[in-house]
Amino acid sequence: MIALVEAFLALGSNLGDRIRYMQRAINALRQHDHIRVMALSPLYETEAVGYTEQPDFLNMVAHVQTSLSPQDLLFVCMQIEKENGRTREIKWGPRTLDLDILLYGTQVIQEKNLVIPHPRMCERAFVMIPLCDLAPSLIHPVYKKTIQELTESVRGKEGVVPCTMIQWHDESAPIEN
Ligand SMILES: Nc1ncnc2c1ncn2[C@@H]1O[C@H](COP(=O)(O)OP(=O)(O)OP(=O)(O)O)[C@@H](O)[C@H]1O
Ligand SMILES: Nc1nc2c(c(=O)[nH]1)N=C(CO)CN2
Repeated sequence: MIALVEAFLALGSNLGDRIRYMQRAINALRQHDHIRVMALSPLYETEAVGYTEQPDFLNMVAHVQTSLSPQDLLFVCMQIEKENGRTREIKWGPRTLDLDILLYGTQVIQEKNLVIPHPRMCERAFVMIPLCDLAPSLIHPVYKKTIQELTESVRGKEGVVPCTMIQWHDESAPIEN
């Protein structure tokens, strides 16, 4: 039997038809044979952090189960970005679609092209707020604190940009019986 790992992915878009890009990412994850989308956070609109001269982002977090290895999951994320016109010109610059692996079970990974937990997740309200919507009591495998505790400290920080929840309709959501 193949072991399924619980993973959390951060999705972001700030170019073009942002909702469409987010939906395309979710659809691609749902269509993958080795990924099961378990839950999606609300969708948030957030001001750009880091490189600020760019449009506002849409951000969300997806909880998935997967039988893929961390490297294979990264490959799939990068493939979905590529299929959706992602280019890399400016560090932390605008993008049609960004998919980052935040957590992969309780594993701590330090490889040249892959660091998990995502090294900047805990300083980013646009990641922690939607992650906390899905998994407040999850323990961060490095800081050994709950996502709720880590989110409260980022929320309380001065200068943290607000995350505004926005309405959308998930076109590919499975129909509940
Ligand atoms: N946990 C991770 N999830 C996704 N990519 C990662 C991760 N750890 C390392 N990387 C590497 O980061 C590289 C750069 O990714 P990308 O250009 O999307 O960064 P970014 O989203 O602009 O910045 P940030 O990593 O700060 O969110 C990728 O090529 C990938 O190999
Ligand atoms: N609000 C917001 N700001 C960002 C984002 C993002 O997804 N949302 N991603 C970045 C690079 O990963 C840099 N800055």
